[in-house]
Amino acid sequence: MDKNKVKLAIAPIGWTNDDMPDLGKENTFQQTVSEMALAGFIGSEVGSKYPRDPKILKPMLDIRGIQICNAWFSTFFADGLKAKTIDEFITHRDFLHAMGAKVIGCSEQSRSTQGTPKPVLEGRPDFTDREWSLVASGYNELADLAAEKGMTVGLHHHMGTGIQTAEEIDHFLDLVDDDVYLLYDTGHAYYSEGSQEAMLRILEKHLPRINHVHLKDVRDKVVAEVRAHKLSFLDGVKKGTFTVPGDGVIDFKPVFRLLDDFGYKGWLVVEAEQDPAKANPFEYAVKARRYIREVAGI
Ligand SMILES: O=C1C[C@@H](O)[C@H](O)[C@@H](O)C1=O
Ligand SMILES: [Co+2]
Repeated sequence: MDKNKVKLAIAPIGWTNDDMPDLGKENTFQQTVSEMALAGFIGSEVGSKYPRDPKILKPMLDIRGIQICNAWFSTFFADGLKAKTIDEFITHRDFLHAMGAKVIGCSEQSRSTQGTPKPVLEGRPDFTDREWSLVASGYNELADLAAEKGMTVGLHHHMGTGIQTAEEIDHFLDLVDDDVYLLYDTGHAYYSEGSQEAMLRILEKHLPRINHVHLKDVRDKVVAEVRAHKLSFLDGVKKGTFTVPGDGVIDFKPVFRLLDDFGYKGWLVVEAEQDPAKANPFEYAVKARRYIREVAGI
């Protein structure tokens, strides 16, 4: 890949999992960002342990050569919580803008099973036409608000949400304005669609709309267990659904090739939540960094 076009980041979720803060509660903010830098990454997303004041956070990252590239934001448009979502989005946008980020990765969490004990492969929302239109108009408004600061919004398709499958991603992108983008996550695409080919089809189809990429690998054996025992998304994570690129079932070479051929410019973020007691985050960060150097040449 072209070093002048892409930058490599890693998410703090491998150190402390904000979806289950008990996982990795012993890992401090300073340890996390120091190990990211030591492993060879120059960017990070924002975790719950990061100071929220840019005047404090920025120098602590600058000294380690780390930039903030994005931070997760949950939207609740289908639930009718537009005013609250927009209000919170503006605060979030302004924080990310002050940190120098260009992208805001959002996930539509209305009736999502992501953080619940419900089986991840059942009972997730199936939006009505009315709900889809609430989601679309909400995201169009987020894109306008982001543009005020020279930023863009990307929808993070996610297991257990109403925008998970290839069809739902297509439908979402058809409904919204062209300045609403997609945050493409290899792990969620593979998990939802069940194959490397289907995961790549989503990427290939939507390349011009992708503004941010999460690199997650998947352990097929754990997904089969989640399916067989009707486990929740988070129980699956604890058992090891996800791992770093190069350690699971996904072949990332075609992912990098497609992005490179298209001329993707932006961040590639290693995001591999697993139990830090079983998978030492620093060791796995180094493993991911080596694999990416080997297969993407960056
Ligand atoms: O981007 C993400 C953020 C996490 O909170 C989430 O559960 C994870 O799977 C993900 O892809
Ligand atoms: Co992700």
